Amino acid sequence: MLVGSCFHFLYPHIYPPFLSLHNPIPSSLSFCVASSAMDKSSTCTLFLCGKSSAETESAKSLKISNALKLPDGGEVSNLLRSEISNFQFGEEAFDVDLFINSLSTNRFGRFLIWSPRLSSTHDIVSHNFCELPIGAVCVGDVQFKGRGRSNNAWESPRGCLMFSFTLQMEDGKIVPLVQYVVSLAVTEAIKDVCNRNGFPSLDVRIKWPNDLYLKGLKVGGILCTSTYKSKKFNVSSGIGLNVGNVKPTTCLNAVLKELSTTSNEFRREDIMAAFFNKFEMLYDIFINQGFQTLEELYYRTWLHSGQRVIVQEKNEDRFVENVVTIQGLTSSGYLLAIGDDNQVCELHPDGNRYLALQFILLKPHCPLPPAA
Ligand SMILES: O=C(O)CCCC[C@@H]1SC[C@@H]2NC(=O)N[C@@H]21
Repeated sequence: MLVGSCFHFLYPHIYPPFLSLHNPIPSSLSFCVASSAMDKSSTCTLFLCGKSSAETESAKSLKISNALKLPDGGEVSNLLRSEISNFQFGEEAFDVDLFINSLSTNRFGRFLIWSPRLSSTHDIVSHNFCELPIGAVCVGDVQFKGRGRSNNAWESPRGCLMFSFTLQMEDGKIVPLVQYVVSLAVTEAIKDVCNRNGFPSLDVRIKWPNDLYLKGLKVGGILCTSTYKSKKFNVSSGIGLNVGNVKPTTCLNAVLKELSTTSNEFRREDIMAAFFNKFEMLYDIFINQGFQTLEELYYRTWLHSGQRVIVQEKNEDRFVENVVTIQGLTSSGYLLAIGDDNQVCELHPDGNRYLALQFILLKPHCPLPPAA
């Protein structure tokens, strides 16, 4: 059972699960790291490439126009992927060709920016959103200013898969739910890579709202931010997944090693390609049929079905504790729970405390969604 505490009263629905780059969804602790003087960037090299000739043309024109900028105004050097050799950056560098060859999407992931070292893929994508084709992805081997939710830093060592991509949505009501589709695509991608390679399956679960857990430890996280422009929501989604570095918690390869007799390892490129292959399919279902169609899969993948939590409700000046059982998600993407007194409530995350939730009463008789 989890004990929550809450310190601020938030009114329901004025604080949607994500809103803008400056107001990402509050959540549990990210991997934290102090920023340092080393953060001052020198030149940031970005390699641009595309899956087909159309995206390669976009890469060429972005290079010629030098349109990509860093948020801190630092210098960017744009190079076409074809301008460097595969071996120049060592074996541990992201293998662009491996990724591109495993990608089977029509829209997502087809325009790629790779950097061996950059501040944050999320900064690159959100700062240059309008210059990039929709579905463009930026992947980095090392980030020196990785961003987590709630203004946390995201520790970004070599071996962690770190990428951000763009998408555009029209219906603001469903924008907060897209982060759950992203989480689901990550867990489905890991399953897919396990199946294809004959690996034992790893039980990576979603900890609402946006964390990925393996064997009780955080192994990944998702950051979605959006801005509104010309009647469209420009959404940047960032994924951090610790594939091959046991620091700071654990990684997929460490757990795979425990479960397997062979020396097989996950490759970041396979997981990222599988992610986009899955995401494109799940996103189309989400847009055409609604999140309800994905709910069953989502509830099978998250950690919370039937979970009982203690939440605090602010009652005038006092906090009153209540035990509630998690049922699923509300239509706006918060947690739907039912109290022992049958009172239905909506739970909001509270900053960095694990399920330190707001307890906001909905109408006592509002119908429940299908049981999780
Ligand atoms: O758990 C969290 O707080 C979310 C972490 C998201 C980290 C990823 S790594 C790739 C992308 N670039 C960033 O700077 N952040 C996201």
